[in-house]
Amino acid sequence: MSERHPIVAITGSSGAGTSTVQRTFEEVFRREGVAAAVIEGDSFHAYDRKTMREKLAAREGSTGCQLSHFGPEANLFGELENLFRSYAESGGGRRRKYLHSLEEAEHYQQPPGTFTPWEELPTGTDLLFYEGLHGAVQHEQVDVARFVDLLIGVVPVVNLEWIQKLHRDKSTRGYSTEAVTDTILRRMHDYVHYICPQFARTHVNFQRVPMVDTSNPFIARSIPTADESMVVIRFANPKGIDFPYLLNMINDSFMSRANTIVVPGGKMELAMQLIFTPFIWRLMDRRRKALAQ
Ligand SMILES: Nc1ncnc2c1ncn2[C@@H]1O[C@H](COP(=O)(O)OP(=O)(O)OP(=O)(O)O)[C@@H](O)[C@H]1O
Ligand SMILES: O=C(CO)[C@H](O)[C@H](O)COP(=O)(O)O
Repeated sequence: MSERHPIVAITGSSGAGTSTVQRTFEEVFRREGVAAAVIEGDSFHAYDRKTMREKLAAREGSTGCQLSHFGPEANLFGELENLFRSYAESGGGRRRKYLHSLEEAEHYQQPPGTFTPWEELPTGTDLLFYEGLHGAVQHEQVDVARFVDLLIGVVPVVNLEWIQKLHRDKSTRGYSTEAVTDTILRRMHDYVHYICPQFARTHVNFQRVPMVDTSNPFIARSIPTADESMVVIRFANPKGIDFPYLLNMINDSFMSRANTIVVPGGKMELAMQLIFTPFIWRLMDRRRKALAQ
């Protein structure tokens, strides 16, 4: 936690929709004049695509815990913690990108599945914004969550998460249904041990729940639309959250628990803007006061 150099993190599994939520935050930052240093979580993978495939091939057929992009072996958890610590202390640190697609990679004149070189963060940013798999991860000595001022979980119910991953990986990353299914299976151990526990450390979770049948995600022809879903928004600490205001502003929303509001899928972006704009105001206000001291 840092008054001068706050950190906002969106954490969620692959295909959960964290990149989609990032666009909502970019809109809030633009409107409120906040300069954010953006960190893509996949850039903290430990291996490029070729090395990862070699490591997986070397283990093929072996039993026990599998190597996956969800777990500690295939990610630089320590480096991610160092970045958060360093940004919280000084507003600085290093970042890079993982280039998933040919389109992204062309821009850097590198092959897809590689990392850009590490580079220093721009100076004078107002906050660090992380979007990815491990914004609240804890493992052995590493505790990334403790440095984050606003921690948000994006967690569709699991069938929907898989549909979203299948569609995205097939349409923009060139994978087959079989390849994505294998990845989902191989990651299951790490999903349970490293992804799920994070959602008990977040301040707010957004869980998209489809209102259509998604019982076999592997044959779903399309992602359920916003109008075909509801979003469950749960606050770890509801103190200070103006629920009557949210209920009034968001048509057809309702409370399902004392700390949980449910909104129609199409209102998720509006809900995020209404909920997080005051959070960002508070973080920026605190930062201004700390810098003036
Ligand atoms: N609220 C939503 N409504 C409809 N479709 C969505 C929603 N959120 C995400 N999607 C779709 O789900 C797919 C995955 O979303 P996105 O790329 O944001 O996931 P991600 O969490 O960033 O994944 P990764 O970490 O693997 O990059 C995309 O095709 C996206 O359009
Ligand atoms: O989305 C992911 C994790 O969030 C990807 O599975 C991971 O980044 C590996 O990507 P690729 O298969 O494109 O090398």
